[in-house]
Amino acid sequence: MNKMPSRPIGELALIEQIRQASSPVRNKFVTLGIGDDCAILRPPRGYEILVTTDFTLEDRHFRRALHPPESVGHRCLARGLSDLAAMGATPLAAFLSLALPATMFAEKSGQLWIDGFLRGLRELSEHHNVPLAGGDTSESPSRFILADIILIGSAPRSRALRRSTARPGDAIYVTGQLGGAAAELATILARKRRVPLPTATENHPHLFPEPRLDTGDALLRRNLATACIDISDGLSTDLAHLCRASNVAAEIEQTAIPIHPLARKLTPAAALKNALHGGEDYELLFTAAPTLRIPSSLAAVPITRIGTIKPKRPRQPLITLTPPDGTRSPLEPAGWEHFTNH
Ligand SMILES: Nc1ncnc2c1ncn2[C@@H]1O[C@H](COP(=O)(O)OP(=O)(O)OP(=O)(O)O)[C@@H](O)[C@H]1O
Ligand SMILES: Cc1ncc(C[n+]2csc(CCOP(=O)(O)O)c2C)c(N)n1
Ligand SMILES: [Mg+2]
Repeated sequence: MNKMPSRPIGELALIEQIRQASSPVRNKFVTLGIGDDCAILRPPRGYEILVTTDFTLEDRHFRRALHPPESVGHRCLARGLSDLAAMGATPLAAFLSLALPATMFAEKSGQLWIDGFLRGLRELSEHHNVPLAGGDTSESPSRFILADIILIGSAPRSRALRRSTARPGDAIYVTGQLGGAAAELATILARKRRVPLPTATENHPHLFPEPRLDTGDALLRRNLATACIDISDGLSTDLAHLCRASNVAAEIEQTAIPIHPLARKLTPAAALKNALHGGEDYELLFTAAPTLRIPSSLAAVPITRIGTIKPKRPRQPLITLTPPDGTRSPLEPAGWEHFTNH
């Protein structure tokens, strides 16, 4: 094993490294960042605060042996940013809780992992101008890396998009293309070695998903959406969340679903499965009034109509899928669900 503690180790040194790695990112909302018992935020006047938290856990959300650490850092932040995007919110600050196995500090590879993770996180935070304003650091009691990201955002008072406000007759839209993240993950999991860090982050829907903050912002500001959710668990599962929360049903046209090119390389059945149930695409699924003209792209992201919201009827499926032959079949939520997927 390559043992080389090349720099001071310990909790305080790690916090200092995190502080330095995140210092270039600043905005006017964070009055006090890393360093005191709490951070101090100053939300914009007339806005509400939105809060979301998401785990990134080794062997659940990534494999240390396969995923580049830059991707793990990027995805850790992207998961929270995507939840803010789904509500049309603007990020104000991020908080990172990190538990690392002590062995990582005794190995060069462990230190390189931390450097790469912080680099990936910082690059996305710079891109969206969201400072890392605090967090917590602990020694992991196991061999696993555990991270949790908290995102604080803001939206104009009473205007945040919700999943509970879709109405029968609304059209259903998705941003971007679906199934790419699951297709890329499958190729990564089939490997024996770590994926080399791609030279550009575009077109890596699993390794470097792009949270749709500008599109969510446009939906809110232009009053386009009646309801919205992000696709983290899979279209079938997240649409079911939206339908249940709104007390409506949905009809999806199979041929209308935009399939990511990485999924299109598979058999049509596998491509469709990834698009419907794969998860981690971090695209937005939203509804809009039937009379509203929705642009074909918003903030440079393509928008596709995939179906219609229907009234919920007793003993009828929550979601119906219409394949090209015109038959109709119930679409069960079969996306990611912790405790059942392994
Ligand atoms: N342990 C918990 N304690 C309190 N509330 C929770 C807990 N876990 C989840 N929730 C809440 O349940 C709701 C749904 O959580 P979930 O994590 O499924 O969010 P999501 O946005 O649908 O998925 P994702 O986390 O993939 O973005 C959210 O309001 C979340 O805050
Ligand atoms: C090693 C490894 N195995 C499987 C997956 C797939 N996966 C994990 S969690 C999740 C849904 C979103 O998570 P959450 O519900 O926690 O927000 C998906 C699709 C992965 N990313 N890495
Ligand atoms: Mg979500």
